[in-house]
Amino acid sequence: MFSFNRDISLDLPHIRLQGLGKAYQGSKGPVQALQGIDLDIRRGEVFGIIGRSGAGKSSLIRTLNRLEKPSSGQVVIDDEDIGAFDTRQLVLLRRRVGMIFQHFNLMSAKTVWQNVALPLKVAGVPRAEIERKVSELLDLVGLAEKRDAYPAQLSGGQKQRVGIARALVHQPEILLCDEATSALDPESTQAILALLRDINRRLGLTIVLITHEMGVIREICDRVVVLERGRVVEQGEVWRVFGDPQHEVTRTLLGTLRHELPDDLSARLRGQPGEGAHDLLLDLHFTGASGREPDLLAIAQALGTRVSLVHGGIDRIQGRAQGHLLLSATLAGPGGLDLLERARGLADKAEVLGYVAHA
Ligand SMILES: Nc1ncnc2c1ncn2[C@@H]1O[C@H](COP(=O)(O)OP(=O)(O)OP(=O)(O)O)[C@@H](O)[C@H]1O
Repeated sequence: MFSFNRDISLDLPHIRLQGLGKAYQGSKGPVQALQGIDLDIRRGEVFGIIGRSGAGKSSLIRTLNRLEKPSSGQVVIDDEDIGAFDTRQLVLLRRRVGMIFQHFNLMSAKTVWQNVALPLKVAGVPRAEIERKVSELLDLVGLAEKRDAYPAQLSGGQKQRVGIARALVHQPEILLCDEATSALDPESTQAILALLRDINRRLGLTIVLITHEMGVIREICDRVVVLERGRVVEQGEVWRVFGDPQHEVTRTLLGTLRHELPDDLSARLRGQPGEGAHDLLLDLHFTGASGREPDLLAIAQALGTRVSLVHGGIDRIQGRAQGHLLLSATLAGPGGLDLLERARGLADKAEVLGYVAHA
């Protein structure tokens, strides 16, 4: 079976970007696609890159195998600055850094077996060795039975499996994934993500991916970086960034984490409690930081009044409960501040949205 043993220090970051900049010559002058990027990617992690269109995601991932040459700064892999590599070193680098693509980039006139074998043939690997490696890889990606099929006879998910097998032929230590599941249906996406996670764990591969699908990040990434106009605006563990996004761009990418109030309540919402009976609208936010769980019974008991759920959006990311509970708590008279105090102990953040008088 494949295993990657290299004489490397496990303490070093696998990939280190230092002051990385990339400028293109556009039709209207220079375009600064990346500027001042400092980033460490750890060995064996699955690292996600997100950002709006044009933020610099592709430019960043393509500097990691020198498909793009940095204009400034450094890309250091295992303590070597790849910016200075000559052609021979680049050939070796691209064997250490595999890549898969949104549209698979398979050769339509070649079979599955031939597609996977091609990079080995080009590298002059002996025939028997090619046979052994390709068979192992087709087993690994679950395509042994399709070895003689042509790409046109495969589903999107199967084509991506071929892409993955081909990317692994030289036993790389890093796999770059450029929107690898964006052309797939949800079921195939899940299967490919499971395969990538499996490869990451079994082979100890460092995976760097870009995607516009936040579900992909949530599903398989350990850490994520958010780019905006070529700069890093936020980074960290996925549960932390998704649970409590600090930057507006991150919040936009994640969609409105804050749920809209239903129209009828929104129309009756007031900033101050009225004279008579009313409901206090309380937003409990679980960021995942404290490990608190949205325990409804405990919440109702602590608030000591009738509590109904207006909206609930709780997710689990990397084993941590995150999201919001929008609650309506009935109050007999003015007040609510003591309720807020009690609610604060039940969630990571508690906020009064307002008061709704009983009709
Ligand atoms: N070859 C090029 N020549 C000129 N400008 C380029 C080139 N490649 C990228 N750019 C510009 O660099 C900026 C970053 O582009 P990049 O493709 O890295 O962003 P992205 O985040 O991957 O976007 P998308 O999500 O739309 O693919 C954009 O303004 C883009 O127009």
